[in-house]
Amino acid sequence: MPRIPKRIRLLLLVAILLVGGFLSTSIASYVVSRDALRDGLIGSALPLTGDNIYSEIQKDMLRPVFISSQMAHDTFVRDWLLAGEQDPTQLTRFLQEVKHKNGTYSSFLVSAKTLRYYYGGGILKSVAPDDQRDAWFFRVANMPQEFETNVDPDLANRDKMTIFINYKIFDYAGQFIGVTGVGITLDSMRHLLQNYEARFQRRVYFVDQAGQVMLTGDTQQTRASILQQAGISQVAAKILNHQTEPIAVTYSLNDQLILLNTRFIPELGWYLIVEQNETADLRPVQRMFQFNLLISALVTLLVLCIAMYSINRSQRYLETLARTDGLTRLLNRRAFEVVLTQKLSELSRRPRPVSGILVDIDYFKQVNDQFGHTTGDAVLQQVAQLLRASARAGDTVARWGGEEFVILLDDCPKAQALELAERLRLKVAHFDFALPDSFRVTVSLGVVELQPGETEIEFFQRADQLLYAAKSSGRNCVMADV
Ligand SMILES: Nc1nc2c(ncn2[C@@H]2O[C@H](COP(=O)(O)OP(=O)(O)OP(=O)(O)O)[C@@H](O)[C@H]2O)c(=O)[nH]1
Repeated sequence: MPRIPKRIRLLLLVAILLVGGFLSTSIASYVVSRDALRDGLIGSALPLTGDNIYSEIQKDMLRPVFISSQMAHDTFVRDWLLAGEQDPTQLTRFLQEVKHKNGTYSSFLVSAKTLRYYYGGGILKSVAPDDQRDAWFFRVANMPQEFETNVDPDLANRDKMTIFINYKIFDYAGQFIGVTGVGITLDSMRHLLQNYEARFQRRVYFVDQAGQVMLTGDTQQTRASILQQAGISQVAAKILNHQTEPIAVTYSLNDQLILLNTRFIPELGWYLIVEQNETADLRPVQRMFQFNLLISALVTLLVLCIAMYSINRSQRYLETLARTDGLTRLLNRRAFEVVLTQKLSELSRRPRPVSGILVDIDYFKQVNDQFGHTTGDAVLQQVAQLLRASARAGDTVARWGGEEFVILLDDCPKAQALELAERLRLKVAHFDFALPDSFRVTVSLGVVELQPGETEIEFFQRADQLLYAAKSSGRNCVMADV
């Protein structure tokens, strides 16, 4: 397996740490938000809607119960019944009055003696024990409690589904003599549901004890029994358990999670169901999660770019530092040797003349001794500068060590190198080093052209010998082999 460079390993580690950190915080905040949303919906939003609707229903129901009670205890009603139901117009007027005084309610009275059904328009019919639609009367007659609430189609009002308050009438001796009361159409309750659905973006509806959907705010909504509807049928048994305390249930439908709050409303004999689609509600949280991930990815990318840039920069700086001579800013000897080795291997592929010049400052010890090391350093820097400025762009100038320099001249025969060496010698000799006139800085130079098959060591040995020869011949001169 190829070894991954240290730099890439470091970047990978940074990326893993950043991605890991960002991912874990984004996921954690998503989970917390989702749970808070779910808890909020199950714990307060849905029960609150249920409570509100329930208290509105109770409010709507109380008034008709009160009116029915007054009707059942009215002395006129009782006296009229006990007097043998003589003039039906008297009772009809009474029932009309009740209806008009109280708005949209229908009003009725059924006599236990004659079984006549009276309403605002007169006598509607006679109730019969064998008529399914009249079963309610005989049930009320035999029930122990004083009144009940029942939902039935209203024969006197185009069979509209109506909530009837059936109140028992007793004579002054406590004998059952009939049933009276009022009916309210379900329309008012439908409006209530519509209002809640629109305000809270939830589905609100009623189902009866068999699970049949009885009343919805949305007229488009299916009327099928919840036992037969996909999704909710899984939890129908939990809903239809006569619990008057609200309960929370969840079910899934088409990959969406539905939260549901339900309670049994004894006044209606129906279950009130409030539903919320949690998946839809989670969408903003999911969008925030995606946005977080996007920001995290951008930040990771940015940090990686910055890290890569800094690593590359400091690596380049370290490489330059390792290659450069601190005083003269020229290449140092080690770097020069690398360049030379590369050059030699290149030569075997593309042979061309390569020459070298070894440069040594004459009597440099005296500069140090007479003017101090700082001046000696300045002279070294200035000579280096002169060499750099005189060489061509492709040539390599390096500090060989101490007060000695080397120049490698690519694609340059010895004659050309000799010319350059001579130019350099004159340049140094005429340069103003700001030293007293008694001391002139000069250099001695040895010039060689690389021989075929020659090694670096042999090449430099020859250059060194020529430099030595230049020194021996009085310095400030150039020596080249013949
Ligand atoms: N100021 C300074 N002096 C250096 C540096 N490197 C080497 N030297 C000095 O350079 C001097 C070289 O002296 P020598 O090798 O005797 O040569 P020279 O005095 O130039 O005599 P010739 O080469 O024979 O002409 C020594 O005194 C070193 O201490 C440097 O970086 N700074």
